[in-house]
Amino acid sequence: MSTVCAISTPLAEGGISVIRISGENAVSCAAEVFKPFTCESVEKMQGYTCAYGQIHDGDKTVDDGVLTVFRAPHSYTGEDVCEISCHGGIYVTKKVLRLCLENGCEPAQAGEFTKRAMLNGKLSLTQAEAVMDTIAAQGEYALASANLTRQGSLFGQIHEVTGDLVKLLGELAAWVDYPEEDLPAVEETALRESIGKALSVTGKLIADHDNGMLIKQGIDTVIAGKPNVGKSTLMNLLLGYDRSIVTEIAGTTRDVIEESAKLGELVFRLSDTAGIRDTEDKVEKIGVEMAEKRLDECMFVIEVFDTSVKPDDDDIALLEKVKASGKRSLIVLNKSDLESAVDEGFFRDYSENIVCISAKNLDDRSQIQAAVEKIFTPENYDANSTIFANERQKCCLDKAHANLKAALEALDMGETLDAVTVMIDFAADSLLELTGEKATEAVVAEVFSKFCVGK
Ligand SMILES: Nc1nc2c(c(=O)[nH]1)N(C=O)[C@@H](CNc1ccc(C(=O)N[C@@H](CCC(=O)O)C(=O)O)cc1)CN2
Ligand SMILES: Nc1nc2c(ncn2[C@@H]2O[C@H](COP(=O)(O)OP(=O)(O)OP(=O)(O)O)[C@@H](O)[C@H]2O)c(=O)[nH]1
Ligand SMILES: [Mg+2]
Repeated sequence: MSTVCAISTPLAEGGISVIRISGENAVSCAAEVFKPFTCESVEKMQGYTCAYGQIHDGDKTVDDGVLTVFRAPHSYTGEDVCEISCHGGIYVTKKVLRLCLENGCEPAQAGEFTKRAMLNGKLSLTQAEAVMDTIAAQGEYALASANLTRQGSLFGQIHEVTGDLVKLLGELAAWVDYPEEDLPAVEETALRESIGKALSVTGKLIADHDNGMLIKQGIDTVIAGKPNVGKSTLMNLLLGYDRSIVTEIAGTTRDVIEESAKLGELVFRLSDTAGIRDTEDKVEKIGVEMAEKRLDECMFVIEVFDTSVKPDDDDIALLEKVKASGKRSLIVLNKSDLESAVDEGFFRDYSENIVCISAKNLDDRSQIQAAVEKIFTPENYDANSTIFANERQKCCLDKAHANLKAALEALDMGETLDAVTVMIDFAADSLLELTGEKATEAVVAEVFSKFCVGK
């Protein structure tokens, strides 16, 4: 395979930049552009060693830097890898890259280092995908779950199930194809047991999916309530800066304002919406419709009320609607600095999660954080349960699960083993596609196209 190189650090001014080279000619290429001061020659450097030296273009000095050498198969890609660390300027970094390209390397495609790692058996497809999740992780839970998948826990679980199914398929095929051979019959109880086990593993993983998405993408949250109760003030409090316009005029927010906020280790994708009320104003009316739509779609609702006035029919309608939806919710009784006109007990019928704050008071942010951490507790939100990270994986699991279920039903209906075999075969195929053991080139290309160059 060709030798490729890319800038593996962000192309921005920084302390140092790393240009990574992988492939057969990695060492000879590095030797052309790097002259070590601290050892005899690049060619003689062993794996996991580094040298300080000069990066040069013929007799012109380009920079001084550090070269790290990995020797195949003991590297990230499984090939010879050389990493040149130069000073972190944009021009100098690009110049070192160009030198490598002029000395026997081709430019690496997006994700090519990780793809090579996979082709060389260092990573499965699910582990490769988790590399990307590690890079994208914004909080402790997201990182923990990406690490688990990268270390192979998802791959391990699926691999075991697939192994069982493939073994079963082998027995079934032998039995169906060579009935005269007097092979031991595949016991129906053993068959049911294997399918049942595969069903329970895939079922658990599918159930974990929503949690996984929460951890990865943030919790899709709507801030809802009547006009003027302080939704935008609360939005700004949670963000830590003034994003939404706040005025004393009811009907200020019209568009949906979206922004992510981190509370503790949890990431919320917040939508501040127009106050819901009947209105003749054309623009506000559209805003109210958008607010109602977002409220229907979201997974978590922060319901805001102004406690200086008595709840009216509009407040009660919101409380009823959210309760009926069964969504997780937090009731925020706002304007606690003003004289209260309501009894907190009134709201207890609608949610067990209630905080009483003044959104104008920066210190009250911690009360919201404590409340949401209670709602999304680590048990609810278990980074230790292996989560699979994306829609591709979910799709494969759904297919496998559906076929396994159909196989059991076929057994129940007394259908032939041929029919059952076909369904188990489909299920095994989907699982092999999930781990990448039987993924088409197109699937693999699609996965790696989402990577950055240099990864
Ligand atoms: N400088 C640098 N830092 C980096 C990377 C890199 O490529 N270069 N990585 C790139 O993303 C990650 C580390 N990934 C790596 C994975 C495997 C091996 C490696 O040498 N594997 C050997 C030894 C395994 C063992 O003994 O456990 C092997 O597979 O044989 C190196 C780096 C994060 N940090
Ligand atoms: N006293 C007091 N006033 C508040 C508090 N929170 C918000 N306000 C005021 O209430 C008014 C309305 O606040 P907004 O945040 O714009 O209310 P909103 O719910 O976004 O209103 P719309 O966008 O019109 O639906 C502003 O004058 C805020 O300063 C609070 O905790 N205490
Ligand atoms: Mg507003």
